[in-house]
Amino acid sequence: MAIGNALVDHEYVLSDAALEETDLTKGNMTLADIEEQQQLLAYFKLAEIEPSKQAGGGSAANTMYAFASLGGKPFYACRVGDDSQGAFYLKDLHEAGVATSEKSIHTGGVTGSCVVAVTEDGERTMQTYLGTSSDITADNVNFEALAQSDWLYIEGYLAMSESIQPSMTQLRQQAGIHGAKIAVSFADPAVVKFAKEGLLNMLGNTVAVIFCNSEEAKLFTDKKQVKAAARALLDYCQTAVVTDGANGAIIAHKSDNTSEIEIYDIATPAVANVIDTNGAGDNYAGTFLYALSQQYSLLECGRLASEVSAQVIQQFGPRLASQDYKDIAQRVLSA
Ligand SMILES: OC[C@H]1O[C@H](O)[C@H](O)[C@@H]1O
Repeated sequence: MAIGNALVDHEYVLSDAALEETDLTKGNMTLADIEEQQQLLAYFKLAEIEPSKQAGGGSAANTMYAFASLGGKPFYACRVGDDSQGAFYLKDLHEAGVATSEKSIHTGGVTGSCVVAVTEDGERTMQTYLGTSSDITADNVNFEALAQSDWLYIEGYLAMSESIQPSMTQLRQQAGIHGAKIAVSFADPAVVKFAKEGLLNMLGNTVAVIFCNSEEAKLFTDKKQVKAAARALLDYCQTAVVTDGANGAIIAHKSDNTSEIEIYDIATPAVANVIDTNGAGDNYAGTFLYALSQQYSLLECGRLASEVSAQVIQQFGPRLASQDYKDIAQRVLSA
């Protein structure tokens, strides 16, 4: 089971110069109210920057989509409105095999939307209007589904959510009672910069896995080197998975019995043309967790996750077609 913000992504391709005309920080997510989002869209219209894609997004939902597409049986706890965007959002998830519940639909609510600005280097910069997701609480969580889950995956963006923070302990406790391991993503550098307290609240004493990128790992741990940051994350988890773009990924793991630390380097496959990095980390996490649930080694989990992410960044949008995940898994795991 995962919990996160439900957002429909609206992608736009633009130049760095055009992005600089906005108040967004390149490579970061900025929260906005509806007026701010409308202002941004009005600016795009004036500058003749056309929308290139509408897609179901939301970090943890992208993760569950990858997990389901590979053959897993995920459940997504979120909060959408009973509007057309909410219906579009849930349909997308259901078609891919991600279950949700009625508890996620808020009558009269407006489904959240994320404007994803993709620059020519493929970097994604996001402006998020949370809509009804800004009021997500434990009431939107199906605890029976959690009781049947092996994992609870918590999206880092929820560190910024005032409404869900009081329920973090309950979520962690329920996961513990039912033997579900916890994985936390850091989601975006802005989360670590502005909501570190919220992240610490998610992590509690310790979790099984942390997923983040190198910038987030360094910001969180105050370390300058990625490897040192990955090691330092082991104070908060048993396995830290740190992606570092073209430089590869680092997995730091503390063994159960001896507390001995293992470090694995995973190479990133060569990518000729990076088109859109939106969702790369989410897909990495979903693929990694699926492979882990199938008892693959950490090295194999990392290799498969890197291959899937490499594919994600060579197309627009935060998700591949479902069949693509299976094809990649068959190629990588049988090699
Ligand atoms: O991680 C990428 C996702 O973050 C935001 O939540 C967007 O919806 C996007 O799909």
